[in-house]
Amino acid sequence: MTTVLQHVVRRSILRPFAKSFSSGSPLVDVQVNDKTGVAIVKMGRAPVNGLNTELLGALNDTFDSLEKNKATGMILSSSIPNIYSAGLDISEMYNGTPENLTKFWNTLQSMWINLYSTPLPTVALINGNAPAGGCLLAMSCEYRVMVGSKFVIGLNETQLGLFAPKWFQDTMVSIIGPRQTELALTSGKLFSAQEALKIGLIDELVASEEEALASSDKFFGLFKRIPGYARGQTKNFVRAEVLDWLLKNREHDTKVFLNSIQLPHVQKGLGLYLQSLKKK
Ligand SMILES: CC/C=C\C/C=C\C/C=C\C/C=C/C(=O)SCCNC(=O)CCNC(=O)[C@H](O)C(C)(C)COP(=O)(O)OP(=O)(O)OC[C@H]1O[C@@H](n2cnc3c(N)ncnc32)[C@H](O)[C@@H]1OP(=O)(O)O
Repeated sequence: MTTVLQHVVRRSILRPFAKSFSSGSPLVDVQVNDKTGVAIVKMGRAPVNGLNTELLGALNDTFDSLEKNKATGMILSSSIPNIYSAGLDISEMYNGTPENLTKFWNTLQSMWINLYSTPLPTVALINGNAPAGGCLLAMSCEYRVMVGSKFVIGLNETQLGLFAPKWFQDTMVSIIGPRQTELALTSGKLFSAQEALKIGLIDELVASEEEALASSDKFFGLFKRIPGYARGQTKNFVRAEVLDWLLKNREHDTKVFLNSIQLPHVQKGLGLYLQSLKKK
């Protein structure tokens, strides 16, 4: 039997995400809670939320609009069952022209800078697998809640013959420390939900999206009495070192990406990896 309290809690979690807010892209759905001002942003690029230039651009525009429209917080999630994001769209990196590769990488950098530095409180509601770029999105939020124990998360780039760029690595170091990051990245480890919880890569593991929304509410509640400016500046200082590296080294980072990704053996490896995914 449902108690009155359970009913009230359930209603308060489910009902308020009613007001839609146009992201301007069919790939990103945004619902704003008209009572709290918290936005739930859901990626919806079938089949696996591969982060291509279009989706990255749409996410970036969404983050900008939410800030401009004074949202009070953001939950970043997915509308695709069992997939948070499969990471960077490998087809964008395979056989790409230098112009397209540059545009792709610059869009990724801008999206990350915006997400990582937003003054909004951010929660990753990880309702599916989150390898590589998917893990980066989740790690760039302030709080991570995974729904269900069957998913994996991690930076598995070395398994594809790639390396995670310095700012991906630094983002992970800031969460689980250098020792665990080195172990995980050199082996391309994808953590199970339980392992991720144990190591602190996720903050909570819950059984349902309803519970994840309740955890997010609780997280946002921490800042109810904290002035936004003080909160935002504090977040800035804590994140400054990781962020500043990319802000100061964008061109260098793009060159490293372009030079490495176009190496014949790297392209060959990406082609084989894509084929292996398609054969499954
Ligand atoms: C030497 C150094 C070189 C460069 C260094 C410089 C910079 C570093 C550069 C890049 C950093 C890279 C970051 C990344 O994010 S790379 C992406 C890594 N992602 C993965 O390894 C995940 C791969 N996907 C999966 O494991 C599974 O798809 C997943 C568990 C997510 C879902 O499984 P499911 O069974 O539900 O779906 P599938 O049947 O596997 O896939 C459906 C469909 O989607 C295609 N697919 C999957 N993932 C990707 C992807 N990341 N990009 C593009 N396409 C993808 C898959 O091929 C299927 O296609 P189709 O058969 O045509 O439907």
